[in-house]
Amino acid sequence: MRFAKGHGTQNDFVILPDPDGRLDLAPGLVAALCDRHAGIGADGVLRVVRTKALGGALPDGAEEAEWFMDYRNADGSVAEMCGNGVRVFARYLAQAGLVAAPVFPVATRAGVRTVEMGADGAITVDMGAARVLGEGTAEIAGRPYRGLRVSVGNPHLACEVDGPIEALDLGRAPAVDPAVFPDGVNVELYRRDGADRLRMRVHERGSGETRSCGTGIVAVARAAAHASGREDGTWQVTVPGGELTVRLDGGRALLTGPAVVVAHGELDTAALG
Ligand SMILES: N[C@@H](CCC[C@H](N)C(=O)O)C(=O)O
Repeated sequence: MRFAKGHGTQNDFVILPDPDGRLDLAPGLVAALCDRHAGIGADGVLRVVRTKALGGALPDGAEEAEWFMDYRNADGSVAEMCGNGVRVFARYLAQAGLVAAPVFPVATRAGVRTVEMGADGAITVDMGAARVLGEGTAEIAGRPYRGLRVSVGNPHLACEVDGPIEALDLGRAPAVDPAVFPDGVNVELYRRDGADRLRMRVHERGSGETRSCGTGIVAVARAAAHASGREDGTWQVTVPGGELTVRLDGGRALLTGPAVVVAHGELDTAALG
């Protein structure tokens, strides 16, 4: 099986080219690929498949995009959207010569996202609306955190904290009320770091703590704007893996940051656990 490996601010992915939709991406295979000791190691998998090769019901408007990003978390679960993944996906498509224009649509389970390849190496994705759904809580290492529930196509709880976030223990999944989060949730802890600058850590549903999360970064920018009574603005968000920019503009969120493909190879699936 051919694969590539890439990352966006150190949120890393195994990329599986599958233009004709022949791969059976069972959860066990995804988990084995993402295993950092016995597999390639990654926070998730990006299957690169032609939209028209997908069976079953397509997300709204998906036909307008030639390529569909089939995203899976490291535990094999399916997620609606991945903000770092879609930039890595775009970088892969461009480098493989599978798209020609610098601006193109990518279909995802959360809908079609427009990607713009910058001349400076950064990639901007129109992430659509980041919707504030109300308040929520999570318990982390025995302490309760209040936050804002935000949908970026996938579910987030963005919790502002006062002190430093570096020492917080995100080694275990935050405890949340399943009645409030029936599909699970990605939990972000963020603090303000100057005017329009935020610092964030995240525990991702299905992947554990990661060094960056694009949808989470959009969620904290939306939560910070909401707390300041603002709708629009630009936020620089620092995560353990780097820095990204979010522009909230007229109800949509534009996410800009780097994305690279670092390796190509051949995988021996029979040797995977
Ligand atoms: N790392 C991603 C988000 C991946 C999906 C998430 N774990 C979920 O289950 O919703 C990003 O960059 O947005």
